[in-house]
Amino acid sequence: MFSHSDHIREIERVGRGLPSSRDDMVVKSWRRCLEHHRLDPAQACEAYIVPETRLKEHRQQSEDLIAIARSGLEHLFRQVAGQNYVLLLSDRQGVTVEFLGDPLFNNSLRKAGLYLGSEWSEWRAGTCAVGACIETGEALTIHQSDHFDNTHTPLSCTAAPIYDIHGELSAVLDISLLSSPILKTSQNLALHLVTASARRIELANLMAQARHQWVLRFSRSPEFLDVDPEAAISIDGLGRIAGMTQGGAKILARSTGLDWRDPRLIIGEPVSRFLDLEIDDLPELTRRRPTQERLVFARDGNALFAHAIEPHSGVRAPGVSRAQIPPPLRRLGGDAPEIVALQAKAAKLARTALPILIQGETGTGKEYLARAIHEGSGLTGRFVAINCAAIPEQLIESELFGYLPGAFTGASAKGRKGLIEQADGGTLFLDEIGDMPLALQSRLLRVLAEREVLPVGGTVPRPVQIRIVSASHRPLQTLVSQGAFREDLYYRLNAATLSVPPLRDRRDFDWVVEQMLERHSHAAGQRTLSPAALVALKAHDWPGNIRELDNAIAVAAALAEACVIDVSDLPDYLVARAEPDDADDAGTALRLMLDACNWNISEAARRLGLDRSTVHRQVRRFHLKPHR
Ligand SMILES: Nc1ncnc2c1ncn2[C@@H]1O[C@H](COP(=O)(O)OP(=O)(O)OP(=O)(O)O)[C@@H](O)[C@H]1O
Repeated sequence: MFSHSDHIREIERVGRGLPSSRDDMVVKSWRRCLEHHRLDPAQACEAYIVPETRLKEHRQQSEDLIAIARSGLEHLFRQVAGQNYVLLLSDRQGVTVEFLGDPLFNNSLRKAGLYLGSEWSEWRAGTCAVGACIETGEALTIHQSDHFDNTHTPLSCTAAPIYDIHGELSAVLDISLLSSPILKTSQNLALHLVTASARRIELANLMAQARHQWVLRFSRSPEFLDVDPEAAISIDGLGRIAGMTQGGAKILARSTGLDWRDPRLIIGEPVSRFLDLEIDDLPELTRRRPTQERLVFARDGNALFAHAIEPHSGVRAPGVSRAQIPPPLRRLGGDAPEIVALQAKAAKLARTALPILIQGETGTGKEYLARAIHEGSGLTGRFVAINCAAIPEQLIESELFGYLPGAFTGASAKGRKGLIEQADGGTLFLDEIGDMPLALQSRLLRVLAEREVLPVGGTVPRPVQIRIVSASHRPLQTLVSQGAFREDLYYRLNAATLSVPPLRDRRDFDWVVEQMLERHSHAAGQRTLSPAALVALKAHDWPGNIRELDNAIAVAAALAEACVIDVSDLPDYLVARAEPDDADDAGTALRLMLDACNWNISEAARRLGLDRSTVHRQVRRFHLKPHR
């Protein structure tokens, strides 16, 4: 039987540099305990359980990880059920933040430190699986007398590291036994199981965090690629590595001879540095292709099967769920990230009294958005819109502020309430605010500051409660710097800015088209677009934005003989480049799009929502060539 004094003597021999039959990582850990942590093998210590309040802090910090790891832990626990294993998830300080064990043994487990709150850092507990795993970053087993502290020598513990998506060690998964067979090899299966569970937890974590990026999963065998991949990386919109599992880091590092433990050399680098792959090739690696054909080559020549998962398009702005967005604002657009972010911001602002400035090209829907904000605000007063560019300068004042009877020649005998007063209790929408004459800007400023209006010809101001939303297609900031717009008014109107994107940049283009089709369908029955007509619409630049599209579809819906609108029904300027005899075929529409994109296939594919290979195939099929 191995006595305590034998154990101490063996550790001391290792400390003196004498050879040992122990695993290399056990020897290294003993040396760290002696030289670095200054631990004494003769001094046995009970397992340490952190106080309740500290445990709470550690658990709070690991909340997300625990949530993601829980199903992996439960799955692993079921696999080893009935074999007296205990599962511990510890954070990177070695504190057990999650625990699964048989409640029958709770007392002995707690005493042995196989319990919630136990701290298994190497400096506190000596050589132990969790501590050595944190020090080395490797999966390992610390079996019985491998432990430095004699108190822990009955235990057999196996641990695997869990890395975050940026390649930093964030937790350790440990599977332990209170008592085990003598042979260390009895724990090989445990080592395999715990490593596989840690890999799956990392994958789940990457999938959860990279929902808006491309994810590429790898496997050496096609059969396991879709069901149980070995590694994964995430790739941002510019084709750079954004995240990785430990396996992913190893594949990338090996391909270029780097050290996988130094994630700074990998994260942010172009994926093409490691793999023979560009971001535009990713659609070729989605599930649409048979697994055997989805092969990628690393720069060191190794081949791997890969599975690309497209970014999740339903991007939500942080902190706001779709249900929190009032219905009028939900009707502003489809599921495109920039639109959802705009809706979410507008929804938050709608509930405040802050003045809002809406910027965007003409016809993008600035007034439409202002109305939606008003409807989502809960204000009971009216929405009053004033187009500052359209009212003749000499009338603006009386229009805005109203006038008293007989205030000026031609004034109505009863006087008139101004638009500002009409908006009392509601929203005043000042469109094209950049065109407001300077003199009126100062009067408006006074209204906003004092919250009262003085009608033309009057001496007694009238109080008003209004919410101001203004809009401009010209950048107001530039007008301020040119001296054409008052800086103080600019700051008063612009507590928050909302920018409406131009139609050509909207990724929910199809959604907007659908709205317009619905809008112009009721009289003539439901209209739809032929695919070629949709392509022709996508090829256009839409300088007049939604207003222009609205008109184009109104005309097309009126002209179309059948319920399907084809290219020939569209206004001429949209198909000017089409040959008259093939105006309605898909080849023409594709050529229009390619011309519009200067024959940049990737750009055309993006705007059509197709992958590049499909566009290439169609170019060959229709024998299309760029114009000279
Ligand atoms: N999200 C939308 N959904 C459906 N229709 C919209 C949407 N946004 C705008 N429209 C329609 O587009 C047209 C132009 O919208 P709006 O007048 O709000 O644009 P604007 O940016 O205020 O234009 P301008 O700069 O010329 O004042 C209107 O017919 C409007 O109904």
